[in-house]
Amino acid sequence: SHIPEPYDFLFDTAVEAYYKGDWLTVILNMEKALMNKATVRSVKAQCRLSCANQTAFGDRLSGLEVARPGDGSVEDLGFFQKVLKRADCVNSCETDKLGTPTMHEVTDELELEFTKRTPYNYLQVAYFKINQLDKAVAAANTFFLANPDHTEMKQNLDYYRMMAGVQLEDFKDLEAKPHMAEFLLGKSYYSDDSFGLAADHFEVAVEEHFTADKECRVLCEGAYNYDGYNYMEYSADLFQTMTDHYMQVLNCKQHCAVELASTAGRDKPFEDFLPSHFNYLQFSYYNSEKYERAIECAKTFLLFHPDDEVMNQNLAYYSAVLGDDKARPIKARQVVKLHIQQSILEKELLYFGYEAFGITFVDPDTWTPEDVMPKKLRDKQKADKETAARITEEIGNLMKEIETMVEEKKKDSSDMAMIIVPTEGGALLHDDIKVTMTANQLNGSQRVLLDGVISEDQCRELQRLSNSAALKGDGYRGRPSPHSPSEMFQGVTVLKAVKLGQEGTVPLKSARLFFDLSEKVKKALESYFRLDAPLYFSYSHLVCRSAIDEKQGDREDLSHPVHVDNCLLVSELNECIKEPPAYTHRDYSAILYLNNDFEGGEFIFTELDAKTVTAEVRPQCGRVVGFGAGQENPHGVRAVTMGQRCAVALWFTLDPAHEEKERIQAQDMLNMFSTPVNAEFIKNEANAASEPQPTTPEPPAQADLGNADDKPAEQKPDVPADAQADGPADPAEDKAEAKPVGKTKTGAKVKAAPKAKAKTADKVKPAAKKDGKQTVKTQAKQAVKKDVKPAAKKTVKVAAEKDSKKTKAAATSASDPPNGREEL
Ligand SMILES: O=C(O)CCC(=O)C(=O)O
Ligand SMILES: [Fe+3]
Repeated sequence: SHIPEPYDFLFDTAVEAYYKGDWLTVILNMEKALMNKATVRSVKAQCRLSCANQTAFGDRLSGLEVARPGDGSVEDLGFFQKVLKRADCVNSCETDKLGTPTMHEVTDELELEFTKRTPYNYLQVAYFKINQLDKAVAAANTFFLANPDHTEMKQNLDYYRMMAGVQLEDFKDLEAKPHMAEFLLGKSYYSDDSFGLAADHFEVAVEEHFTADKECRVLCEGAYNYDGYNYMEYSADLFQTMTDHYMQVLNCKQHCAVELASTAGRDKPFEDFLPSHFNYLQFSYYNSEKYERAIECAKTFLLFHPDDEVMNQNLAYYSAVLGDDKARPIKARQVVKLHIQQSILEKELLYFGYEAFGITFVDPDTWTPEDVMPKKLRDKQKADKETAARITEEIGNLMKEIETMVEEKKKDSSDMAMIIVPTEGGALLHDDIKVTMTANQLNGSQRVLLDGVISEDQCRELQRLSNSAALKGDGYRGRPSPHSPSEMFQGVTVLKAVKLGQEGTVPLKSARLFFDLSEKVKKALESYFRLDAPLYFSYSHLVCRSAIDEKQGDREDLSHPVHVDNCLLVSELNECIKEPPAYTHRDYSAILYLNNDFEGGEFIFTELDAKTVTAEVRPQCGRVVGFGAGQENPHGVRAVTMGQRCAVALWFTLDPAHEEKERIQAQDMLNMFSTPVNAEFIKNEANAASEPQPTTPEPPAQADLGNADDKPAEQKPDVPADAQADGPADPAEDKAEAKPVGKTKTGAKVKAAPKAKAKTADKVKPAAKKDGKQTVKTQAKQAVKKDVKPAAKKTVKVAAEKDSKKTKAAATSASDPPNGREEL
């Protein structure tokens, strides 16, 4: 048969030709090098797999009729016979197909070049030179995916993009692995709500995953890696040698989970990769009304995470829809069961090796049952973690002390500077923010009008956020304005937005935007008003007011009566009383406007008489009116007579004790979604009020942590009628980070705020029924009648664990600036 040429030789030939400008030779040899490398790899895998079948352990020693029980040496012989046969089988198989065993050995350096996809860099130039544009683009793209910091290639790609005759489909990844390609395709269909297609691709992905896994694992059975040892000095007895090598092999096999979850262009592997397939699948099947399959996949997912609450809920729901007697016999997938069993056995051996010989093993999986790790090791890890947390805390405290010292120093020097430095007109942190009017121009003090604080897109996104949140019907919709009966009023706080984001009702991304932009406004105020001490958020509210068309006839009132934000204005007396119920701790206010397509709605500053207007501001997107919250700044809003006026109202305090608790909670939640911590979310007990009803299934909750669009969830006929009210939650929308139920990007366990669903009457348990078994841990179910408003959703809070894990640094992302050039 045909024996492939060694690929290191081909690579060298190609590189040589490159410098001679012999493009065809470059292409010929480089393409062959890539092909042969792949061939070597797959032949090796095939040989080992077929030899494993031919000489499987576990059979009786051939040639011996009975292996006498208790006779160790005969059984040992049986084992070693298999080992020898396997070695022989693999050897002759490989020699047959690849030639001498050393022929395809290459240096580590060359191996690295292939890992870095360097051949495609050469190919790209060669294809370009001979005018094979589509291939040049594919090669360039393939290379760039593995080298996202490569400036030249980025420029090349930009250039290709502008060229006539280059198509979007040309930007291929020629090294894409089938299982990953299918998974990514599945994800993108899933994000588009094309659940049928998504399921198809996820199924192929699963199949390909197991093929790739088999191959990856068997390729681990390579040479022993002396790695750092001087192998001349390495002397170990038979069993130690075998152990050392075998542990290395097992470690490598375990690492396949990471290998398979990684792809060029992502700096981190997908977390919980294999289980997530079944998570996506169950929801895709549910949406395609294939309940048997949904049940199968939910059960398969539960093999990995038997206690996953959301999945158990989903399973219960699907089972109820299908009928329990039909649902019960449906089994989880056998391949997965075997895979888990095998993997756990491997882990146990590895942990044994860890304990006995100190051979390190870091479990790559998140689903491993706790007791697989030996207790001693578990305790040690816990102790280590606690030590790390303590050190982090101590460092934190030290830093704080130093900060205070520095602050005090600064204060000392600025106290003197105070006399000459004006209290306003400080620099703004962002170049794009402009001071449109100073306090003087606004005829007052402690006032400023800024423009360009946020972009048009951001304005629109926030306005959409407000409207989606309002649509949710949590008591905002249709509620008349507290200030004017001629307007409708809807408001959402940061925490509310984040919770709705977590649920998938609004895009989480928008909630984050709300959070981040208010931070930006705060910074702008701090620097413009030259504050020495930081501002703290006291309250943040995204507010839209809409004119009620039929109630505009000769209205005289304001949309928001003239008031002062931190005292009670008694305009008759020209006085402002700084006492509760006024929010006396508020020190600064800022209103960030989002739009101007409405009539009326001007913001006005007045004298203490609430009548004499001293300045007027017309809202528009990106504009901020910032002002001291005290009696120097009475203000109000003129009637909105047409359209909807949206703004983010922010109040700040200098007193950290009055910092908005909700905001801290929102911050924690947002952190949880984006940092690599494994912290658990636990239920807010106060909110988990309803009683558990284990027999009443919840509709599938699909918390997406990516962003969700505003589109309403589809109505599915099989879902109990009332459940349709807020539907199964939107599927993953964020194209890049589509995620199935209840998982963060990082695999941190997040409890999706379950949808509070109303149930059809026959499935409803009476609200008052108590079974005495309730615990806060148990799923709180809605006991609801038709037309009853859903009860408060459970909220989640962060478990204590997270600090110790904050130390994990985020990896650099693909969008980091390029670092250095690589020349051909
Ligand atoms: O929306 C505005 O322009 C001002 C609102 C305001 O002053 C307030 O809510 O306290
Ligand atoms: Fe106000």
